[in-house]
Amino acid sequence: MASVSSASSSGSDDENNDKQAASSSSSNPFASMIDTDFDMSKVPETEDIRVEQYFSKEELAELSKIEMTRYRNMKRNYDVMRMLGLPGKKPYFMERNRRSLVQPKEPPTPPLTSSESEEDEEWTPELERKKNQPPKKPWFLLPPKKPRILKPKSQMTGPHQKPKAKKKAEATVSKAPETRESDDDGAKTFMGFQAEEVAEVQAATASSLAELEKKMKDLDLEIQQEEAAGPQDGQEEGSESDISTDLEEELLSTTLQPAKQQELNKEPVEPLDTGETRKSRYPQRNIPRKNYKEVELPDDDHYLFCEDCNELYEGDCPVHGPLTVVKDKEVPKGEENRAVRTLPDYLSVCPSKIKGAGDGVWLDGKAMHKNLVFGPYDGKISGPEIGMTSGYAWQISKNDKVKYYIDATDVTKSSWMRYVNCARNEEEQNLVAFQYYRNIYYRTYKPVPPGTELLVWYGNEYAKELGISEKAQAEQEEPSQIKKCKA
Ligand SMILES: C[S@@+](CC[C@H](N)C(=O)[O-])C[C@H]1O[C@@H](n2cnc3c(N)ncnc32)[C@H](O)[C@@H]1O
Repeated sequence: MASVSSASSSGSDDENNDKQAASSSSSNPFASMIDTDFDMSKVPETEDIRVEQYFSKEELAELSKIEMTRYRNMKRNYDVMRMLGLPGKKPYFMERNRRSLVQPKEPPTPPLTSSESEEDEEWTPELERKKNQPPKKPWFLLPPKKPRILKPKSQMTGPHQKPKAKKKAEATVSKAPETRESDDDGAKTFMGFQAEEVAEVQAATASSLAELEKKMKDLDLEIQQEEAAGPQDGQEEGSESDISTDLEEELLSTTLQPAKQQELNKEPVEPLDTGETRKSRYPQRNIPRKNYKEVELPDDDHYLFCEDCNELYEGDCPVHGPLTVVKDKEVPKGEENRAVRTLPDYLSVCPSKIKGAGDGVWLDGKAMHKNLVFGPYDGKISGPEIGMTSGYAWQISKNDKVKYYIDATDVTKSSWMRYVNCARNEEEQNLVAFQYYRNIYYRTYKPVPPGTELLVWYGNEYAKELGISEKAQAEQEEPSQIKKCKA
């Protein structure tokens, strides 16, 4: 306990850690801890962790107690990772070159390139002042709140819900120069959105993983070209492609990547100095480059939650690696029974175990491990009239505002995910829904034994409509029967 708190209270603990990691294990005071007998009692309690040194007076004045605790937790996690010899990513707020939490009054100054020796030094406002340098203002992004297992931010919208935003939506529609539903070809104006916004949505709504993969390949090519051109500031050397296809996976899978959002951010940008160590295995290439003059939080659906770290990351988890996406079967849109035909191997659509729920999706023959991702949820982009009443629509939000709905009513245009029912309690829930780059995905958050129905949480409102409360018991199981499956 003492050794960690003394290390963390010093202004240069990471410098020490870096050097210790690099030197031989005999000179590493943490060497004895790098084993399975690691003694958690040596880790200080959150409230004993000091983080004040990373913030300026102005920033400290703005921080709430909850935020402070969160920063302490982040530092604690990071310290433990370092103690275990694991390559944890330094939290943003500890970065020397991070952007100030308090918006600058003066026009921001581009960061100075760090010298080698500076690179290892830990940033504190005091150190900055000592060095008499102008304040550096690269970006600093506060991750959003962690999602809770049972309550994804995204909501499935129920068949009986009245569109609350009806008036507003209608007003928007009437103001729109052209109002028609988006379809597969070209960007059109839609429900009052700008053509670029629709284009963005279409870019992000890859209708199949093949499309997503193509985008990923393009992105990879772009990165290879960038790498061939040599590392730029803010990029890491030796970037490894995180587009991996694990041939040993029986289920064809690929890593979850956002659609090519970077394309939308193509204006010339100043290079970023992230203050990252250059040998990190996981380049943050999912992070759209930002202009220094922007003081803008990224859309909050650019984060992925790592169950094991209990932390959100912009892109893949730096410790546990990328999530694995299970591919839908490829079926052209418009074909009969497309939804059922897109079922991946080992899944089938059969009557639900929930009385009165209709069909559901079942896992046959094979167990699934956690952290498998399904999606994106396929369907038609709709406005609130359809979205809030269909019973098959997920809402897509941007900065806490509902932007549109993905409606999977039409079985010729949607995928198997439309058949997944709502869990009645946490115990039977095995999928979490999450929004990532304007798409809805489902992720297994615990191992799923064969012969289990896949069940996700639709969100509080819809669950209430279905008569489900979080505490409800799974008392209404269908009596065992011969299943009549669709596929
Ligand atoms: C997205 S669909 C799920 C697939 C649907 N069961 C089917 O056969 O097409 C949502 C609808 O399924 C039914 N449903 C889903 N979960 C349910 C639950 N826990 N209890 C009762 N009905 C449920 C409701 O009718 C709901 O409107």
